[in-house]
Amino acid sequence: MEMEDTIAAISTSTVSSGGISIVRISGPDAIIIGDKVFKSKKNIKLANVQSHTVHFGNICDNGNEIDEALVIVMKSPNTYTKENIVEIDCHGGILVTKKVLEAVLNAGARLAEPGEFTKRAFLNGRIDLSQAEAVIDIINAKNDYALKSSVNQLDGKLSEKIKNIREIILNNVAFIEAALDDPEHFDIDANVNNLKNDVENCLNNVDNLLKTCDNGRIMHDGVRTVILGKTNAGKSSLLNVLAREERAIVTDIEGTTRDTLEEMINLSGVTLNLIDTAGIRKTDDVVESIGVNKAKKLAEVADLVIYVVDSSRSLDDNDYEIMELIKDKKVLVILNKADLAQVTTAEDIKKIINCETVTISAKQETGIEELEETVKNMFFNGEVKFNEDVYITSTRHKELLKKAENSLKLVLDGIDNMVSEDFLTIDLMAAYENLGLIIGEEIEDDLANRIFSKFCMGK
Ligand SMILES: Nc1nc2c(c(=O)[nH]1)N(C=O)[C@@H](CNc1ccc(C(=O)N[C@@H](CCC(=O)O)C(=O)O)cc1)CN2
Ligand SMILES: Nc1nc2c(ncn2[C@@H]2O[C@H](COP(=O)(O)OP(=O)(O)OP(=O)(O)O)[C@@H](O)[C@H]2O)c(=O)[nH]1
Ligand SMILES: [K+]
Repeated sequence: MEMEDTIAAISTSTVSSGGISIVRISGPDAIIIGDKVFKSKKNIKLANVQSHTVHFGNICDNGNEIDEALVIVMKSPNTYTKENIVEIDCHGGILVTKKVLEAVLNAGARLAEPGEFTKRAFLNGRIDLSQAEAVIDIINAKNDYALKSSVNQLDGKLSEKIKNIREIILNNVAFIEAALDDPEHFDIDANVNNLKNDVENCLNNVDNLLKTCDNGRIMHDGVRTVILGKTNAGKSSLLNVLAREERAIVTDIEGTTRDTLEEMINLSGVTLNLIDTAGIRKTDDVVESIGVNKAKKLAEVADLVIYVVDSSRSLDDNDYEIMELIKDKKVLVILNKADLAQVTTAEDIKKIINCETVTISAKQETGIEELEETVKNMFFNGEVKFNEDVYITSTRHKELLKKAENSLKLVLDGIDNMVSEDFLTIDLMAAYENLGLIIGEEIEDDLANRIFSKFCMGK
């Protein structure tokens, strides 16, 4: 599928200047356009050079010299997009890079949409959709594990698993169809155990992928962690200690934090998305009560609730209300203000809710290491290790896998209830098609557009 337009964009960051920037051109006219803007002392024409070679010269716009640059030529079909590609490595100032892009647009290229280079790589068949999606994940990876899983996905490790399952399904559909057409030579009844085995095997593989979703989300987005506690317990102080900077305002005035505040911290390679919330207390202040309600809602969807208790004071109704709210969550109780005389102890809390506890002083920064160790233990049994080669991190993939899981279960039920083969093929094909959507088979244009629009410019 050859696109007609030749597209161009700045592929490096456009928010700050760096040493070098890249303007990338892709499409049938990339080399012609390259030759219009590129002038070399040796009078090299890009149309005549070998693929994957680098050339030194000047970039000009209508005869006006803009910058000196290195130009890389890559010829179709062995390129990132499978189209002709010319990349201009220019000096990295924002202004000069924009001028180079302008020259390229004046020479006949169209400005690329976000993700359009990668979209072309997909539409032209160099990579499948799950590989294209891995490109965004690589760019957005926040820790080593997320990066590794995304790189494996770009390498095709997820695609391979999906393709294997689909192949088994298709073989079985083909057998059933053949048997329906030619019952003399293909015996469905004799094959039913094979079918059942195959479907169970497929279901197993789909379930194994689905099992990676929880850790996949934690790896990709971080552990959703909400810091709760009543006013003045020291929630903001804790956030600041963990973030190693003064992020939240700390005062001795109760109700200082009225809205939520987010901070990402890295804990042995795992990201915690910490959300500091308004201290929970009964209040007539409208703004504060919105914050309190928000805190309660956030707690409901959190992976981890860190409940900060001022251990120098006794528990009160606000504390009991909080504990009621979080009793079914994964809870870590921080007994803060260990530098003061202790009134509330871990035992007092454990009598009421099931939780881990750590004693710290946010002010004197003691107990922080133990806190980090405890969080790690709560999620990863002490050792952070992500052993799978790929994790499902995309909700799109998760939903499609669930649909496939459902269809495969229907097939197994159908076999047990000896329903007619026609019905089995319907469910088998549904599983086959939903799995196909993961790698982008039969995907519709608007869905593809939506996926690629999440990319940044120039990718
Ligand atoms: N300058 C530059 N750096 C970059 C990229 C790029 O497009 N330009 N990439 C963009 O994301 C990534 C590298 N990805 C690439 C993937 C495929 C091909 C490519 O030319 N593939 C051909 C030839 C392969 C070969 O010679 O072995 C092919 O697949 O046929 C190039 C870059 C990261 N670094
Ligand atoms: N002695 C002592 N004081 C602390 C400690 N941690 C926090 N404080 C003090 O307690 C007060 C409240 O701290 P914050 O961190 O603002 O408490 P908060 O829970 O975020 O308060 P709100 O915003 O009102 O919900 C401040 O005066 C802090 O300096 C601690 O470990 N020891
Ligand atoms: K406060």
